[in-house]
Amino acid sequence: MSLKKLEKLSQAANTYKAILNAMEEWVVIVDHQSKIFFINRPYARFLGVKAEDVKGKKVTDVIENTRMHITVQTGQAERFSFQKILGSKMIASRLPIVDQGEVIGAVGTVIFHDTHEWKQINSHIKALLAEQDFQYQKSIASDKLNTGANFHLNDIIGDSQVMKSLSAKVTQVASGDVTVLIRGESGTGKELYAHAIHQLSDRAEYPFIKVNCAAIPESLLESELFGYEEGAFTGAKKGGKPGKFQLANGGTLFLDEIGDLPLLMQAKLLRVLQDREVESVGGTQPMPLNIRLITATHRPLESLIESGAFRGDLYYRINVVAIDLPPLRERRGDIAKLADFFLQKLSRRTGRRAPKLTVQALTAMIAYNWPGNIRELENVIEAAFYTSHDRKIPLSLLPAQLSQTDHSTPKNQTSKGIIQSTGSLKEQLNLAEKNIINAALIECGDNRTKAAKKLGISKSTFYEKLDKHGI
Ligand SMILES: Nc1ncnc2c1ncn2[C@@H]1O[C@H](COP(=O)(O)OP(=O)(O)OP(=O)(O)O)[C@@H](O)[C@H]1O
Repeated sequence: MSLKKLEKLSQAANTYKAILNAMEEWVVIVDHQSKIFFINRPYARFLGVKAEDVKGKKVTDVIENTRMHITVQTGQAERFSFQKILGSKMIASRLPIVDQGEVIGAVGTVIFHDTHEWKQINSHIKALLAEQDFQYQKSIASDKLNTGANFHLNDIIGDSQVMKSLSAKVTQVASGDVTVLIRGESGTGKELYAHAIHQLSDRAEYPFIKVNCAAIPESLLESELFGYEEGAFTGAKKGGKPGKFQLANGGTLFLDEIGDLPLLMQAKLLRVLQDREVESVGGTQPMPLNIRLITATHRPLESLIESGAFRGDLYYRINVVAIDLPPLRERRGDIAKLADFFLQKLSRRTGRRAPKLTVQALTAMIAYNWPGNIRELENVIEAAFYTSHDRKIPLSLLPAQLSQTDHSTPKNQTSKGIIQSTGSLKEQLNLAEKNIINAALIECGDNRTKAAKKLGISKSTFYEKLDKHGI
């Protein structure tokens, strides 16, 4: 090696040493025989030794309770473990140094020098997280006029054909005052759509009031909905209490789970809608009503009418425009995007980088039937986010029912869960293409060049397809 090159190398080595010596963390590097190759100055100072004196010595002779030699032997990293040195409990990590598949040494760092420091930093991080969460909540809140509606149409994720048509329909009906009935299985996003319709309507600056008809005991429903006057019944509050109808005046009243409304209340609701005025319990003076009504149900109202549990006349009044939300299993093409959306949301909330689903995990998710729809998907992602310690979410972190999906049933899916059997041939081929591209992207760590190569298509064709599928 020329003298010039040697000088350059030694200059570089000195720079790295200076950097390691300037670090707050204590650093030790050992070779393949577990002999100290380098120890930074702060660590040597704490041990009461000189860095030059311990170089070449067995690490076990210099550092109490060390496990560096074990890391060299096993090649296994040990992160954030306790180590007692000179009476202090430290938190240390040890990582093997691997060159061409061979362990040639290990690097150890003492991150917290005693448990007190660790606890202090822990509280500091908690405060930072709380602050960030507050800023996040504030940024959401400032976006809204605090009317009670928290979601816009662009918070609704999904670019499958059916979702695009739904967005167009919602935009079209939102501006009028037409009464809307939203139907769909539990967790399909009925409430989200109700919020979005309100936000898009002329009433957006007025209240959005939600009532879950299934959650309020029958005995309280009347006073909750219509309010009461002072002295209307024993236990009535002084000054009375406005009902949800009065609170929603000028804005939108969203009656969720309308199929669970008791018959007596159905009759009252019908009268209010017909007369467009509301009278509170114990009141004498009806109040004119100016509200838009949105209702939602996961129960088929037609069969409830047949069984006598729902009034036909009320049904026709609330079902002026119906919006039918498809279950998630009928729009599997949106699963990857929804999963990513929830991961990003959690990442923003916790400040942790969002891990990615492995191809196997995503494939299982696409193949699964999602009886709980998007709410179930959100819960699955949340559980996987908090249990994953890596940058990846493997199939093993998903609930057992997802890995037990029968991938061999050719009726609905291929063995990779890529294809579904609903829709025209063109729609099915499109969806399969989209899922294959998503899977390739995940497999290639979002590297588009690699993904294009893996699929055997040119980069420009790949980009065209990304564009076409809105990926
Ligand atoms: N298209 C979507 N994009 C993003 N998030 C969604 C979407 N649809 C639903 N969600 C989320 O899924 C969860 C369930 O949605 P929502 O409460 O609106 O469903 P629902 O149909 O009203 O359920 P239920 O019938 O049980 O009341 C919510 O956390 C919601 O934010």
